Amino acid sequence: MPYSDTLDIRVTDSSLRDGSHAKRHRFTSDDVRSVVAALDDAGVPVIEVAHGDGLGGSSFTYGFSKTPEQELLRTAVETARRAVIAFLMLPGLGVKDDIRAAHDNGAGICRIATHCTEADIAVQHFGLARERGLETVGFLMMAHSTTPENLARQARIMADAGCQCVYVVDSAGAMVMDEVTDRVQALVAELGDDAQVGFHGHENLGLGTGNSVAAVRAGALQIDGSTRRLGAGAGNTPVEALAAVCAKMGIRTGIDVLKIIDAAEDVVRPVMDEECRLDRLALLMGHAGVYSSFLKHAYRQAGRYGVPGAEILLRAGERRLVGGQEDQLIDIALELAAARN
Ligand SMILES: CC[C@H](O)CC(=O)C(=O)O
Ligand SMILES: [Mn+2]
Repeated sequence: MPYSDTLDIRVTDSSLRDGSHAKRHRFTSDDVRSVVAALDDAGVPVIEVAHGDGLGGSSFTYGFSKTPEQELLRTAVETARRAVIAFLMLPGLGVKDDIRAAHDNGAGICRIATHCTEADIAVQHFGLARERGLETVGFLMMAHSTTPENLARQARIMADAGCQCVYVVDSAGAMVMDEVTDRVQALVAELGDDAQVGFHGHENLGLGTGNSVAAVRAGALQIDGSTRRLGAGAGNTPVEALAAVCAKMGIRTGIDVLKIIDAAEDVVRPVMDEECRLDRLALLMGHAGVYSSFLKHAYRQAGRYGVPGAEILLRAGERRLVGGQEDQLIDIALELAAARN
Protein backbone atom coordinates (compact mmCIF):
# COMPACT_ATOMS: atom_id res chain seq x y z
CA MET A 1 0.00 0.00 0.00
CA PRO A 2 1.43 3.46 -0.87
CA TYR A 3 1.91 6.20 1.70
CA SER A 4 -0.91 8.24 0.09
CA ASP A 5 -2.66 8.74 -3.26
CA THR A 6 0.26 10.83 -4.51
CA LEU A 7 3.29 9.42 -2.64
CA ASP A 8 4.65 5.88 -2.36
CA ILE A 9 6.84 6.88 0.57
CA ARG A 10 7.20 10.02 2.65
CA VAL A 11 10.71 11.37 3.08
CA THR A 12 11.78 13.31 6.15
CA ASP A 13 14.89 15.45 5.83
CA SER A 14 16.96 15.42 9.04
CA SER A 15 19.80 17.70 8.02
CA LEU A 16 18.66 20.40 10.46
CA ARG A 17 18.52 17.88 13.32
CA ASP A 18 20.91 14.96 12.70
CA GLY A 19 23.17 17.47 10.96
CA SER A 20 23.34 19.39 14.21
CA HIS A 21 25.83 16.73 15.44
CA ALA A 22 28.11 17.47 12.48
CA LYS A 23 27.77 21.22 13.13
CA ARG A 24 28.47 20.75 16.83
CA HIS A 25 25.01 22.20 17.39
CA ARG A 26 25.93 25.60 15.93
CA PHE A 27 23.02 26.14 13.54
CA THR A 28 21.82 29.72 13.23
CA SER A 29 18.36 30.98 12.29
CA ASP A 30 19.80 32.05 8.92
CA ASP A 31 20.99 28.47 8.28
CA VAL A 32 17.53 27.17 9.08
CA ARG A 33 15.84 29.78 6.91
CA SER A 34 17.95 29.06 3.82
CA VAL A 35 17.86 25.25 4.14
CA VAL A 36 14.12 25.05 4.86
CA ALA A 37 13.33 27.37 1.94
CA ALA A 38 15.37 25.24 -0.49
CA LEU A 39 14.07 21.87 0.73
CA ASP A 40 10.50 23.13 0.80
CA ASP A 41 10.85 24.41 -2.75
CA ALA A 42 12.22 21.01 -3.84
CA GLY A 43 9.11 19.33 -2.44
CA VAL A 44 10.58 17.66 0.65
CA PRO A 45 7.41 16.93 2.63
CA VAL A 46 8.83 16.85 6.18
CA ILE A 47 11.79 18.74 7.63
CA GLU A 48 13.10 17.90 11.09
CA VAL A 49 14.62 20.66 13.21
CA ALA A 50 16.19 20.35 16.68
CA HIS A 51 19.42 19.97 18.61
CA GLY A 52 21.14 16.77 17.38
CA ASP A 53 20.15 15.01 20.58
CA GLY A 54 16.65 16.40 20.39
CA LEU A 55 14.86 19.12 22.34
CA GLY A 56 16.60 19.66 25.65
CA GLY A 57 19.84 18.19 24.29
CA SER A 58 21.76 21.44 24.71
CA SER A 59 24.04 20.60 27.68
CA PHE A 60 27.61 19.88 28.77
CA THR A 61 27.25 16.19 27.88
CA TYR A 62 26.01 16.69 24.33
CA GLY A 63 27.17 20.21 23.48
CA PHE A 64 25.43 23.53 23.80
CA SER A 65 23.24 24.90 21.01
CA LYS A 66 24.26 28.18 19.49
CA THR A 67 20.59 29.08 18.95
CA PRO A 68 17.73 27.87 21.16
CA GLU A 69 15.87 25.02 19.42
CA GLN A 70 12.48 26.63 19.86
CA GLU A 71 13.75 29.67 18.00
CA LEU A 72 15.03 27.43 15.18
CA LEU A 73 11.67 25.65 15.08
CA ARG A 74 9.79 28.95 14.88
CA THR A 75 12.00 30.09 12.01
CA ALA A 76 11.46 26.81 10.18
CA VAL A 77 7.68 27.00 10.58
CA GLU A 78 7.64 30.63 9.38
CA THR A 79 9.75 29.72 6.34
CA ALA A 80 8.06 26.52 5.13
CA ARG A 81 5.21 26.98 2.68
CA ARG A 82 4.31 23.30 2.19
CA ALA A 83 6.60 21.15 4.32
CA VAL A 84 5.56 20.07 7.78
CA ILE A 85 8.13 20.76 10.49
CA ALA A 86 9.04 17.91 12.82
CA PHE A 87 11.06 17.81 16.01
CA LEU A 88 12.81 15.02 17.91
CA MET A 89 12.86 14.45 21.63
CA LEU A 90 14.51 11.86 23.85
CA PRO A 91 12.50 11.36 27.06
CA GLY A 92 14.63 12.51 29.96
CA LEU A 93 16.67 14.96 27.91
CA GLY A 94 13.55 16.78 26.82
CA VAL A 95 10.40 17.06 28.93
CA LYS A 96 6.71 17.37 28.18
CA ASP A 97 6.90 21.17 28.26
CA ASP A 98 9.32 21.00 25.32
CA ILE A 99 6.66 19.16 23.32
CA ARG A 100 4.06 21.76 24.28
CA ALA A 101 6.39 24.62 23.30
CA ALA A 102 7.28 23.01 19.95
CA HIS A 103 3.61 22.52 19.19
CA ASP A 104 2.84 26.11 20.20
CA ASN A 105 5.61 27.18 17.81
CA GLY A 106 3.86 25.44 14.94
CA ALA A 107 5.63 22.09 14.62
CA GLY A 108 3.33 19.36 13.28
CA ILE A 109 5.19 16.10 13.94
CA CYS A 110 6.54 14.89 17.27
CA ARG A 111 9.27 12.25 17.02
CA ILE A 112 10.12 10.47 20.26
CA ALA A 113 13.38 8.48 20.36
CA THR A 114 14.39 5.77 22.79
CA HIS A 115 17.06 3.10 22.87
CA CYS A 116 15.67 0.08 21.00
CA THR A 117 14.90 -1.83 24.21
CA GLU A 118 13.36 1.06 26.15
CA ALA A 119 10.19 2.02 24.31
CA ASP A 120 8.23 2.12 27.56
CA ILE A 121 9.82 5.41 28.60
CA ALA A 122 8.05 7.12 25.68
CA VAL A 123 4.47 6.14 26.52
CA GLN A 124 3.44 9.36 28.26
CA HIS A 125 5.05 11.51 25.55
CA PHE A 126 3.09 9.85 22.75
CA GLY A 127 -0.04 10.31 24.85
CA LEU A 128 0.57 14.04 25.25
CA ALA A 129 1.46 14.52 21.58
CA ARG A 130 -1.69 12.78 20.40
CA GLU A 131 -3.84 14.69 22.92
CA ARG A 132 -2.50 17.88 21.33
CA GLY A 133 -3.23 16.67 17.81
CA LEU A 134 0.40 16.24 16.80
CA GLU A 135 1.34 13.49 14.38
CA THR A 136 3.62 10.99 16.13
CA VAL A 137 6.72 9.07 15.13
CA GLY A 138 8.73 6.68 17.31
CA PHE A 139 12.47 6.12 16.92
CA LEU A 140 13.91 2.79 18.08
CA MET A 141 17.60 3.72 18.13
CA MET A 142 20.59 1.37 17.71
CA ALA A 143 18.22 -1.13 16.11
CA HIS A 144 21.13 -3.31 14.95
CA SER A 145 21.78 -4.27 18.57
CA THR A 146 18.62 -6.28 19.15
CA THR A 147 16.77 -9.00 17.25
CA PRO A 148 13.92 -8.31 14.83
CA GLU A 149 11.55 -10.06 17.26
CA ASN A 150 12.56 -7.87 20.20
CA LEU A 151 12.38 -4.78 18.05
CA ALA A 152 8.85 -5.69 16.96
CA ARG A 153 7.82 -6.08 20.62
CA GLN A 154 9.19 -2.61 21.37
CA ALA A 155 7.39 -1.20 18.33
CA ARG A 156 4.14 -2.63 19.68
CA ILE A 157 4.67 -0.70 22.95
CA MET A 158 5.07 2.52 20.98
CA ALA A 159 2.07 1.87 18.74
CA ASP A 160 -0.15 1.04 21.71
CA ALA A 161 0.92 4.35 23.28
CA GLY A 162 -0.29 6.31 20.24
CA CYS A 163 2.73 6.27 17.93
CA GLN A 164 1.63 6.37 14.29
CA CYS A 165 4.90 5.31 12.66
CA VAL A 166 7.72 3.37 14.30
CA TYR A 167 11.18 3.77 12.79
CA VAL A 168 13.93 1.20 12.62
CA VAL A 169 16.86 3.48 13.39
CA ASP A 170 20.31 2.40 12.26
CA SER A 171 22.03 4.87 14.58
CA ALA A 172 25.46 3.30 14.09
CA GLY A 173 25.09 2.85 10.34
CA ALA A 174 25.96 -0.75 11.13
CA MET A 175 23.27 -2.68 9.31
CA VAL A 176 23.52 -4.39 5.94
CA MET A 177 20.50 -4.84 3.69
CA ASP A 178 19.20 -8.19 4.97
CA GLU A 179 19.29 -6.93 8.54
CA VAL A 180 17.19 -3.93 7.54
CA THR A 181 14.75 -6.13 5.63
CA ASP A 182 14.35 -8.52 8.58
CA ARG A 183 13.67 -5.74 11.05
CA VAL A 184 11.29 -3.75 8.86
CA GLN A 185 9.37 -6.93 7.96
CA ALA A 186 9.10 -7.88 11.64
CA LEU A 187 7.64 -4.47 12.48
CA VAL A 188 5.26 -4.48 9.51
CA ALA A 189 3.98 -7.92 10.56
CA GLU A 190 3.56 -6.86 14.19
CA LEU A 191 1.95 -3.48 13.56
CA GLY A 192 -0.31 -4.23 10.61
CA ASP A 193 -2.71 -1.31 10.20
CA ASP A 194 -2.00 0.02 13.71
CA ALA A 195 1.06 2.03 12.68
CA GLN A 196 3.38 2.60 9.74
CA VAL A 197 7.04 1.61 9.71
CA GLY A 198 9.94 3.92 8.91
CA PHE A 199 13.70 3.64 8.39
CA HIS A 200 16.50 6.04 9.36
CA GLY A 201 19.92 5.20 7.95
CA HIS A 202 23.51 6.37 8.31
CA GLU A 203 26.29 6.14 5.76
CA ASN A 204 29.00 4.57 7.93
CA LEU A 205 29.12 1.45 5.76
CA GLY A 206 28.16 3.39 2.65
CA LEU A 207 24.73 1.75 2.61
CA GLY A 208 22.29 4.53 3.46
CA THR A 209 20.50 4.57 0.11
CA GLY A 210 20.66 0.81 -0.48
CA ASN A 211 19.37 0.11 3.01
CA SER A 212 16.55 2.62 2.51
CA VAL A 213 15.48 0.88 -0.69
CA ALA A 214 15.59 -2.45 1.16
CA ALA A 215 13.37 -0.90 3.84
CA VAL A 216 10.87 0.33 1.23
CA ARG A 217 10.77 -3.11 -0.38
CA ALA A 218 10.09 -4.60 3.05
CA GLY A 219 7.14 -2.27 3.59
CA ALA A 220 8.52 0.93 5.13
CA LEU A 221 6.43 3.96 4.19
CA GLN A 222 8.54 6.69 5.79
CA ILE A 223 12.24 7.16 5.10
CA ASP A 224 14.72 9.63 6.61
CA GLY A 225 17.67 11.19 4.91
CA SER A 226 19.73 14.35 5.03
CA THR A 227 20.50 16.53 2.08
CA ARG A 228 24.25 16.38 1.29
CA ARG A 229 24.37 13.62 3.99
CA LEU A 230 24.48 16.37 6.65
CA GLY A 231 24.26 14.13 9.71
CA ALA A 232 26.23 12.33 12.39
CA GLY A 233 29.07 9.93 11.55
CA ALA A 234 29.49 9.67 7.77
CA GLY A 235 26.12 11.38 7.60
CA ASN A 236 22.65 10.16 6.73
CA THR A 237 21.17 8.71 3.56
CA PRO A 238 21.60 11.56 1.04
CA VAL A 239 18.11 12.81 0.18
CA GLU A 240 19.20 13.90 -3.30
CA ALA A 241 20.52 10.40 -4.11
CA LEU A 242 17.50 8.75 -2.53
CA ALA A 243 15.17 10.94 -4.61
CA ALA A 244 17.10 10.15 -7.80
CA VAL A 245 17.17 6.41 -7.08
CA CYS A 246 13.46 6.37 -6.22
CA ALA A 247 12.67 8.26 -9.43
CA LYS A 248 14.50 5.56 -11.43
CA MET A 249 12.64 2.83 -9.56
CA GLY A 250 9.23 4.44 -9.97
CA ILE A 251 8.87 5.10 -6.23
CA ARG A 252 7.02 8.40 -5.84
CA THR A 253 8.61 10.74 -3.24
CA GLY A 254 7.17 14.05 -4.48
CA ILE A 255 10.72 15.48 -4.48
CA ASP A 256 11.97 17.33 -7.56
CA VAL A 257 15.28 15.61 -8.28
CA LEU A 258 16.96 18.52 -10.07
CA LYS A 259 15.92 21.02 -7.41
CA ILE A 260 17.15 18.84 -4.52
CA ILE A 261 20.47 18.25 -6.31
CA ASP A 262 20.88 22.03 -6.57
CA ALA A 263 19.80 22.55 -2.96
CA ALA A 264 22.45 20.06 -1.80
CA GLU A 265 25.22 21.84 -3.67
CA ASP A 266 24.20 25.50 -3.47
CA VAL A 267 22.39 25.77 -0.14
CA VAL A 268 23.21 22.91 2.24
CA ARG A 269 26.93 22.52 1.44
CA PRO A 270 27.67 26.20 2.28
CA VAL A 271 26.02 25.74 5.68
CA MET A 272 28.23 22.75 6.52
CA ASP A 273 31.55 23.07 8.36
CA GLU A 274 32.92 20.25 6.19
CA GLU A 275 31.61 17.34 4.12
CA CYS A 276 30.37 14.35 6.13
CA ARG A 277 33.00 11.85 5.04
CA LEU A 278 33.20 8.09 5.03
CA ASP A 279 36.69 8.21 6.52
CA ARG A 280 38.49 5.89 8.94
CA LEU A 281 36.60 6.79 12.11
CA ALA A 282 33.19 6.93 10.43
CA LEU A 283 33.72 3.54 8.80
CA LEU A 284 34.90 2.09 12.10
CA MET A 285 31.63 3.20 13.67
CA GLY A 286 29.67 1.17 11.14
CA HIS A 287 32.06 -1.75 11.57
CA ALA A 288 32.02 -1.71 15.37
CA GLY A 289 28.39 -0.64 15.86
CA VAL A 290 29.05 2.71 17.56
CA TYR A 291 26.50 5.49 17.78
CA SER A 292 27.13 7.94 14.92
CA SER A 293 26.73 10.92 17.22
CA PHE A 294 29.86 9.81 19.12
CA LEU A 295 32.12 10.80 16.22
CA LYS A 296 32.86 14.41 17.15
CA HIS A 297 33.15 13.45 20.83
CA ALA A 298 35.71 10.75 19.95
CA TYR A 299 37.78 13.26 17.95
CA ARG A 300 37.66 15.65 20.87
CA GLN A 301 38.79 13.12 23.49
CA ALA A 302 41.45 11.71 21.15
CA GLY A 303 42.93 15.19 20.77
CA ARG A 304 42.61 16.00 24.44
CA TYR A 305 44.35 12.86 25.73
CA GLY A 306 46.66 12.17 22.77
CA VAL A 307 45.25 8.71 21.98
CA PRO A 308 43.94 7.26 18.69
CA GLY A 309 40.29 8.03 17.99
CA ALA A 310 40.00 4.62 16.30
CA GLU A 311 40.94 2.86 19.57
CA ILE A 312 38.36 4.89 21.47
CA LEU A 313 35.62 3.89 19.04
CA LEU A 314 36.61 0.22 18.95
CA ARG A 315 36.38 0.05 22.74
CA ALA A 316 33.09 1.96 22.70
CA GLY A 317 31.76 -0.71 20.33
CA GLU A 318 32.99 -3.55 22.56
CA ARG A 319 31.24 -1.95 25.53
CA ARG A 320 28.05 -1.46 23.54
CA LEU A 321 27.73 2.13 24.71
CA VAL A 322 24.38 3.78 24.09
CA GLY A 323 23.35 7.41 23.63
CA GLY A 324 23.87 9.36 26.85
CA GLN A 325 27.13 7.55 27.61
CA GLU A 326 29.28 10.08 25.75
CA ASP A 327 31.18 10.72 28.99
CA GLN A 328 32.48 7.14 28.91
CA LEU A 329 34.56 8.11 25.89
CA ILE A 330 36.58 10.19 28.35
CA ASP A 331 37.09 7.13 30.59
CA ILE A 332 38.20 5.09 27.59
CA ALA A 333 40.62 7.82 26.46
CA LEU A 334 42.07 8.02 29.98
CA GLU A 335 42.53 4.23 30.10
CA LEU A 336 44.27 4.30 26.73
CA ALA A 337 46.49 7.17 27.85
CA ALA A 338 47.36 5.37 31.12
CA ALA A 339 48.24 2.17 29.23
CA ARG A 340 50.74 4.15 27.16
CA ASN A 341 52.65 5.48 30.18
C1 LIG B 1 20.86 11.12 19.95
C2 LIG B 1 19.74 11.15 19.00
C3 LIG B 1 20.17 10.45 17.73
O1 LIG B 1 21.05 11.28 17.01
C4 LIG B 1 18.95 10.07 16.95
C5 LIG B 1 19.36 9.53 15.65
O2 LIG B 1 19.31 10.21 14.65
C6 LIG B 1 19.94 8.19 15.57
O3 LIG B 1 19.92 7.43 16.56
O4 LIG B 1 20.47 7.86 14.49
MN1 LIG C 1 20.66 9.55 13.09
